[in-house]
Amino acid sequence: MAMIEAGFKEETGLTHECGVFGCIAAGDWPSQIDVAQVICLGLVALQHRGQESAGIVTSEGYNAKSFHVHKGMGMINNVFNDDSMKKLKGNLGIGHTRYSTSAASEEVNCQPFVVHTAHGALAVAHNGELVNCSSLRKMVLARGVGLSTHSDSELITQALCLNPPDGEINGPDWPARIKHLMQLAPLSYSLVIMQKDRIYGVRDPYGNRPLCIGKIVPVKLKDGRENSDDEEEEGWVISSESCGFLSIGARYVREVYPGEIIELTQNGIKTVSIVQRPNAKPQAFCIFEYVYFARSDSIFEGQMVYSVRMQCGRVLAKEAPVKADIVSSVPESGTAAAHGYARESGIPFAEVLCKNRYVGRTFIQPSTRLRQLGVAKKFGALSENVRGKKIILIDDSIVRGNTIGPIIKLLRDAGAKEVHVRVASPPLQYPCYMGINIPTREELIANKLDSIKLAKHVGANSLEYLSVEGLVQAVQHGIKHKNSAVGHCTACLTGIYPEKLEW
Ligand SMILES: O=P(O)(O)OC[C@H]1O[C@H](OP(=O)(O)OP(=O)(O)O)[C@H](O)[C@@H]1O
Ligand SMILES: NC(=O)CC[C@H](N)C(=O)O
Ligand code: SF4
Ligand SMILES: [Mg+2]
Repeated sequence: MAMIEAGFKEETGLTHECGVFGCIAAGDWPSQIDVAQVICLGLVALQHRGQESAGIVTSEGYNAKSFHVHKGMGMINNVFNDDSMKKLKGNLGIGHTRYSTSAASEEVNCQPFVVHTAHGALAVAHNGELVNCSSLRKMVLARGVGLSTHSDSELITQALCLNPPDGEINGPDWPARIKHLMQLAPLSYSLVIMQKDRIYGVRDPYGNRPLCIGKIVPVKLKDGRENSDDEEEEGWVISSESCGFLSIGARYVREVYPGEIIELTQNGIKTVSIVQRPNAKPQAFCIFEYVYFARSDSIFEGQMVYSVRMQCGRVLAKEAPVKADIVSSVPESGTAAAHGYARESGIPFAEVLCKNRYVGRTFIQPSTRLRQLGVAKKFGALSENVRGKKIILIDDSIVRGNTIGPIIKLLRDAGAKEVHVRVASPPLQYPCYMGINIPTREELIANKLDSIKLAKHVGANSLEYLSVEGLVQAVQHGIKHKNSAVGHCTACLTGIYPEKLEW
């Protein structure tokens, strides 16, 4: 994902996502499950979604008045240590890892947000970005609420404190408050909301950002047998992605449906409501979760991200064939598509690049000469695989075009005869307003150069992208229960946004 160096930033790829995570112990409390540890490990598995700040909020579940909170700037391993973990006692909790979109990357905007309401403490973690943030902000401020930041996630938290339109007859009605928020804000959010003894999971009606549920199962049964699927759960987890479930001893259960409000208590999980999209519009799950954002072992819509990336490569091989000796990839995210391309074309796959995973964390300010080498500093060429070869080089996406040129130069310097670039997604041309900070239109290389000019610019023998239809076809290929509601957001590729934008 994006490389950040102190004092020097070579921007690559799409950044700016967030990860949300929640955990609740099942059965009698106090529980044996170390909820804070589970959340911390769950967040580590979501670290690729956000690296600016992190936070965990826990509750014993008996008292609505206060929560245990620890938040800070940096990666999960820097924010949490033994002392902070010891303080995070509880039977339930939520966590967040952040890439900022709507407010600065500063301590005040770290999540989860915690507020004290007439009905006790409330904690909220949010992935996404509100498309109608400014009108909602005006409306909330007009109700006499003060906001302390510019964060749309704080705005969501405060909007949840508003009384629902029909009032509350028997004490707080959190589902009604959440539904009210969903009517006020159509897009885009996956939320985990904690209140006293329960967690609510919410996906916006378009299902733009991901959210799924897992159950914590005993690691070994008492008699030493491995556990089976029907084993009684020890707790529940809710997460942006399923990739961390096995590492915390949890099993994937299912996705939270678009528009669904799901309630997690010590007694189990239940759907409280499903809010419909206006005018029966199709779903708009972010297609770039499949292309680049998500970890490849995560599951969306019943399919593993890795398999979808391979399928993109297969379709790309049909759409843009070329004769060559080997198919290879720009690691990490381009590799699955390269395997798909190789299988479909019958041309063998071979690695040509070795990625240095530590270079992004260096504190060295490069000299001008080294800076000119650009992104190539992140990679080494496997020269014995490269020398004299005609190579098809697959990457998942080209954003600013900072990565591909220096890599081609590296391969040519290592003796490559031809380099044909094939990109497993269409040209990125439009900004995203739904939780991803896509560079301005001017910064997107596809708005400056068509594929022929770009090939020349980066020193490739040829360069071709996957078509929008090809990407949608690859993504929907393995969805088992296709119905008219299935749909994916492709706004950054087509300019067609799921909702009317406010500006
Ligand atoms: O055109 P650019 O702006 O240079 O960005 C495109 C590159 O950025 C991403 O890789 P990155 O190294 O960020 O992450 P990865 O290891 O997941 O592939 C993406 O996979 C492309 O390789
Ligand atoms: N990338 C995200 O999902 C960010 C969530 C929220 N908009 C924030 O800036 O904190
Ligand atoms: S505009 Fe692009 S990045 Fe943003 S939600 Fe839609 S598909 Fe995802
Ligand atoms: Mg990459």
